[in-house]
Amino acid sequence: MPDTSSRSLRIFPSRRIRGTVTVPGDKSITHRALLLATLAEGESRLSGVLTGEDCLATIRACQALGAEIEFLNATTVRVKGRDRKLLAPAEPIDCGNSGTLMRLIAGILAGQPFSSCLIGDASLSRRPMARILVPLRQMGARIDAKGPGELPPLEIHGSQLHGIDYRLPLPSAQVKSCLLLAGLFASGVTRLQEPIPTRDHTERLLRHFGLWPIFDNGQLVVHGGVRLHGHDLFIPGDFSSAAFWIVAAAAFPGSELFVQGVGLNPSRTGLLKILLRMGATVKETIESCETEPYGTLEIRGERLRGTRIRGEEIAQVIDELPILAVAGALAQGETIIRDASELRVKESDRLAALAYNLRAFGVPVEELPDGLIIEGGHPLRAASVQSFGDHRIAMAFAILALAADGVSVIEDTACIATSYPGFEKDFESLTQSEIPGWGERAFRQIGHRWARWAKESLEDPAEARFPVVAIDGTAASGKTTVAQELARRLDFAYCSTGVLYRAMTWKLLQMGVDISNRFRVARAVGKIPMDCWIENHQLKIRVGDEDPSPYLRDPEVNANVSLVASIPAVRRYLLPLQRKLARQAPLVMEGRDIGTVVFPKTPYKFFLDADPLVRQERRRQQGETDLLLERDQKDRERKLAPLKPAHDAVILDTTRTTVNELVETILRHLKRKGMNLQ
Ligand SMILES: Nc1ncnc2c1ncn2[C@@H]1O[C@H](COP(=O)(O)OP(=O)(O)O)[C@@H](O)[C@H]1O
Ligand SMILES: Nc1ccn([C@@H]2O[C@H](COP(=O)(O)OP(=O)(O)O)[C@@H](O)[C@H]2O)c(=O)n1
Repeated sequence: MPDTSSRSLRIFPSRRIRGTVTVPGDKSITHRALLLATLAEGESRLSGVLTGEDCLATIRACQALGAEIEFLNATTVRVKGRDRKLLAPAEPIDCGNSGTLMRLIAGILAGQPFSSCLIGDASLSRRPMARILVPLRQMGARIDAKGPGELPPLEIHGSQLHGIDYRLPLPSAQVKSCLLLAGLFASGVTRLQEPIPTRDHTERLLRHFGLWPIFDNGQLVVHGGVRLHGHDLFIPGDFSSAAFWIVAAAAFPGSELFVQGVGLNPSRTGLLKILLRMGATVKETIESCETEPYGTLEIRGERLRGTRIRGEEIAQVIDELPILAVAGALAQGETIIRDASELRVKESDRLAALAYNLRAFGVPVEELPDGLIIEGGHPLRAASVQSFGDHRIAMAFAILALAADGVSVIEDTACIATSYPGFEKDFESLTQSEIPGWGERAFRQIGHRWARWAKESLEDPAEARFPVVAIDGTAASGKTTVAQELARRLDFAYCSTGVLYRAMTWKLLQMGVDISNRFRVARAVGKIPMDCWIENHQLKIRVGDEDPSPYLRDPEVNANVSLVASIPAVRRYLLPLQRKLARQAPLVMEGRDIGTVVFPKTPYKFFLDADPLVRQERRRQQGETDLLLERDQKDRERKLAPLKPAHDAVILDTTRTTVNELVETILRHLKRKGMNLQ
């Protein structure tokens, strides 16, 4: 859950995505629709417009060329077009961070009877423009790139263009669109051939605004001088923004996500094909095919496996490669991305940024000149990483951070607004696994004290958001019985942490891992997809698709659990899972190290113990095979988080005290320590 107050995001781990999301309008379509509506005659009402920084720059640019643009509501604009007769802009047009704007508008401006200048921010000023300048000059354009090596700013001297036959040397929808727009103002016919098909929004929108047909013999054809006609348009949600949620939901088992009103243009949805190959479950329902297809996606979480992404496929997923790299890190096995050197000249050098940040999270990665080799499935450590000023890097690592073992920080996240205003809000609602109403109900029950506690404790990952009563103690001392009754009386959630260690033990035994070898266990643990959450006041656990509950008290689990619990990799893995529960509900949590390690700052700590013979007899009566005194000894002697009372715990001997008496005693202590009990 991110802290939205600053230009960095603090991400708490949470390995489940649940809910329904509608992402902001498509960036590519918004840019193009604004530009074409400006060129058209008459009015166009564009709804679903993205109002991120990049598209606001396009609105300002269109206004500078004389279009009248009025916001009718937050995401609908009315554009009064110029019917091709643009005004000369009084000042340089600032394209901000947007490569799309600079490259597309350069195509329009090249054929005008006036001069103009295009400038951009530091990142845009480093992005290559030769790819548009070469063919535009062939068409007769006179453009000076003022930066070194044909970089922006671009000084465009108006001239009369003529059509050309041009085969694009590299797949680029921006170059294609630039030349199509230039072709509108050129004499004769402009014919383009792409090496590989790229996103076809410009072609679809040209048709929408009345230019038909533009495909001829495998070539894209525009005739100079044609008029465009204003037309209303609904802009669907941006698939590239939805991609962050799609990958997160696909990669975290137990997730369930619906993405509504999202653009499903097949030239954009290559990511889905790749995710299916990685083992994802995705259902696509197209609801409209007019101009731009859109509809709903339903995604269910699975354990993904690595894949290879290369060749022609790269052009289809160029914007999604950052989040695909994250998918690779979350998947089992190797993911190889090749033929993607284009990523080095995006908003950042995305290959370098990805490699750097993946390593910070503990993902083994090799950076190649044209790609990455990512070894997925390793446990992730919390990290503090940079966005490199790149919105897609920032959002991709916000998703990866959900799987880390503690709170991570993504620095410099203001750039997210370029494509996804409202990202933090959606992040908050999709990643919190609270049961609706729980928090509110708990606040009502226990008063504003806890609301304050919850807020303050956000600053410290080791601290609970909701209050935690810690019950530690020896085996069969009565922890479960007492904690369950106490939780019932307080209306808190009951939570046994022993079951997490038991579930891990069961899975390791099932996988045939030699648990006496802690290195093998450490390696295996990283591959075990375990998650837990609170549902109906109870702790729920899932290991991949399996519910381990029926096996947790098997004799082999009893016999091995203390050994497994002594292995540091296991404790490291389970610690954040236990801590995150306190962000879901007030807890009575029982175990061995709750007061000492898991929630050392809670003031409510109790340690139960009883005569060993009595405890043995209690277990025998339960009909279980359990060498509990041996377990106690192992638990006491281990180096990490040994069984011992916290220095500030209340120690209770349960040998001759009834459960009811124990609960009453605990309630008295809680009251004395300031808990607000009715
Ligand atoms: N104070 C108590 N007096 C007598 N029996 C108890 C008491 N507390 C628990 N028991 C019984 O002892 C057994 C083990 O208790 P349990 O709560 O499962 O212990 P733990 O969780 O510490 O292993 C259960 O059968 C329970 O009913
Ligand atoms: N917080 C915890 C909880 C359990 N454990 C381990 O998990 C084992 C089983 O815990 P449990 O709570 O289910 O055991 P019982 O007391 O119910 O027999 C313990 O013996 C410990 O080895 C731990 O190390 N730390």
